[in-house]
Amino acid sequence: MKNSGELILASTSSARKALMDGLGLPYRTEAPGVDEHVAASLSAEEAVRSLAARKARAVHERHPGAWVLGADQLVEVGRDVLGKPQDRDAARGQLQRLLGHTHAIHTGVCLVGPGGRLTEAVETTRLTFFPVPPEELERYLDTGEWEGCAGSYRVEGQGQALLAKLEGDRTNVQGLPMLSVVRLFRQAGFTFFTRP
Ligand SMILES: Nc1nc2c(ncn2[C@H]2C[C@H](O)[C@@H](COP(=O)(O)OP(=O)(O)OP(=O)(O)O)O2)c(=O)[nH]1
Repeated sequence: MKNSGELILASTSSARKALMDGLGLPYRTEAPGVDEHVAASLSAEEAVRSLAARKARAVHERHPGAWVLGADQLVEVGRDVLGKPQDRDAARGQLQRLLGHTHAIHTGVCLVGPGGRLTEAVETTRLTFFPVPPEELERYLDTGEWEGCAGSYRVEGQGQALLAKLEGDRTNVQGLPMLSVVRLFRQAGFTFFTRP
C-alpha cells in the first residue's frame, strides 16, 4: 500500500537527510526558507517547537497535498541557549561552555499533512562532556566538525570522544528524534517497508 501524497523533509541539513535516508521512506528535501528569529521570552523548548512548525508550514503552503516534516534544534546550557556557531571562535566559545558540564539538546519536529493536519513533538537529550585541556579543544576544532552543528560538535563523529554521558535519544542530538518521528509517521497512517 502506497503512502498518500509525497513526503517532503523541510530541511537543508545533511544530518537530518542522513537520518531520514535510514528510515527508507521515499521523500525529497526542500529548504524551508523562513526567518528563524523568535521572541527572546520563549523557552528553548517553545522556540524549537515554534520554528519546526514554521518550517513545515512554509513548505506545506507551497505543496498543500504533501506531507511535510520540519525540525529545529537548540542547545541549552545553564541560562544560555546556543544555535549553530558562525565561525571557529564562536565554536570555541560554545565548546568552552559545554566541556566539563551537562547540557540539553532540544529538537522540535512538526509533521503537516494534506489539509493542514499538524502533529508535533519536542525531544530532549542530556549530554555530559569531559573537561579537556585547551590544546585538545583546539585539536577538536581542527576537525571542522563544528561547522553547521548547534553546540559545535558531532555526536556520531569524533565529537563522541568528548562525551562522558548521554541520556535520551541519541539521534535527537544529530538533528531528528527518530523515536518521535516514527511515532508521528505511524500516527499519521504511514506504512513502512513498502517497495518503491
Ligand atoms: N551530524 C550532526 N549534526 C548535528 C549534531 N548536532 C547538531 N547538528 C546539526 C543538525 C542541524 O543541521 C543543526 C541544528 O540547526 P537547525 O535546527 O537550525 O537546522 P539547520 O539550519 O542546520 O537546517 P534546517 O533548518 O533543517 O534547514 O545542527 C550532531 O551531533 N551531528
